[in-house]
Amino acid sequence: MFKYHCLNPISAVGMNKLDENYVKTENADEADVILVRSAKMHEMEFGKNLKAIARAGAGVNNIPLDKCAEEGIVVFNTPGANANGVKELVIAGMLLAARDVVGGIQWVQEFEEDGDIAKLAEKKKKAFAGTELSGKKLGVIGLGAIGVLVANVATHLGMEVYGYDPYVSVDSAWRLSRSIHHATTVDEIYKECDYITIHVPALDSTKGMIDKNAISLMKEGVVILNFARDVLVNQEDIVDALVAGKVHRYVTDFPTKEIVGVKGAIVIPHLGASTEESEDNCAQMAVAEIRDFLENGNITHSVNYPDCNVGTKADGDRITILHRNVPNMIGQFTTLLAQENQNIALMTNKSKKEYAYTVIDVDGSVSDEVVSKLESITDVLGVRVIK
Ligand SMILES: NC(=O)C1=CN([C@@H]2O[C@H](COP(=O)(O)OP(=O)(O)OC[C@H]3O[C@@H](n4cnc5c(N)ncnc54)[C@H](O)[C@@H]3O)[C@@H](O)[C@H]2O)C=CC1
Ligand SMILES: O=C(O)CCC(=O)C(=O)O
Repeated sequence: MFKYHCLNPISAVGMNKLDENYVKTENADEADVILVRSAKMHEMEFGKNLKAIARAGAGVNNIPLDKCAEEGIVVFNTPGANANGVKELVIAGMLLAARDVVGGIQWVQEFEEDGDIAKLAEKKKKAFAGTELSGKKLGVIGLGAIGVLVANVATHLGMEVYGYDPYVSVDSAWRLSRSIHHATTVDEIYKECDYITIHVPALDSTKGMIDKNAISLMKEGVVILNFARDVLVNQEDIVDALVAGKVHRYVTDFPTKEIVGVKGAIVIPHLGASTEESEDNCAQMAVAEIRDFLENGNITHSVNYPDCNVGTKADGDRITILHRNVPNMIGQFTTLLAQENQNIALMTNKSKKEYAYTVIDVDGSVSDEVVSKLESITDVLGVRVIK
């Protein structure tokens, strides 16, 4: 029996895939697993039963990944599951920026009761006119799940698309349209493009990347779109650039006290992933990841531990060990199991940066005493036996 706690509402389409072995708890301290969307977890203390956190979404900057790894908590996300939802809103954002659609709609609403609105609109409409996307240059920074979709669809709108991602995955590279111009420096995007959209994670290396220096390289009247995270754009600098007219519009999915109400800012209340389809996809993927981890020890799409798939458990017990990625860990595990007269049927070890994961299937059954001995090995961070 596993207890789960939800910090945000998670789609029933996914939650319904938890069977009778899973019960909901309102008390996070007693949960085996926590499901979360955007709730901030940095200040949370984690209960001793907590084995996994599943982020139904892509960005994990709301979760203390290293702290979790040190406490033997595996953090999962759902890569790509909401990418189409975000892509569609980014395209909407570009269209909202191209003409003053928002200003026009607001103006029309003021004349709700006016019988002459059709005539007035024809006179007033030039105030909201703009340009077309076709023929403009779009720069996409970050060619992951979302960036690739945005880049590809923009080519069908007649845009000339530049892409920049020094760490692009092979999978993303395969999915990217051949017509996308490969920018080898981010400055090339800044200098060349009429529209610039960012799709990178919030990391120490990306925070504040759009600042006054970056903006100074951009074209007069550039449109910047940020559907990734507020912290990627220096809020003071973007406000200054909007006021000065250097940036024509800043379309963002992240309201901040600095940007709300600034002329030229189109601010959306974090709706990128708020579609039925994205919410269902994320929830289903998160639940599948959790179940495979809790029931079989397999790790898929973890952001703080290595992925590891050893299939379903056989008749004997399966021992899963989360540990630091340092020498002589496997030697200690196998020596201990040999001393306990346990025959190893299967063993796998995977590592990711500072952390590693070892799965050992034994022919027999593992005692609590063996678990305690494994737990007491230096650099072991979590031990679980799946019966
Ligand atoms: N508005 C919303 O509701 C949503 C926002 N997001 C945000 O969008 C971000 C991206 O999402 P996905 O595309 O799904 O993630 P992803 O992990 O598939 O792609 C991120 C890409 O950024 C690249 N990258 C990393 N550092 C870079 C740098 N300095 N310069 C250029 N490229 C760099 C990576 O190589 C990777 O290809 C997430 O981390 C999240 O913060 C994601 C989903 C929904
Ligand atoms: O769950 C949400 O609505 C937020 C989605 C998001 O920002 C992400 O997946 O990174």
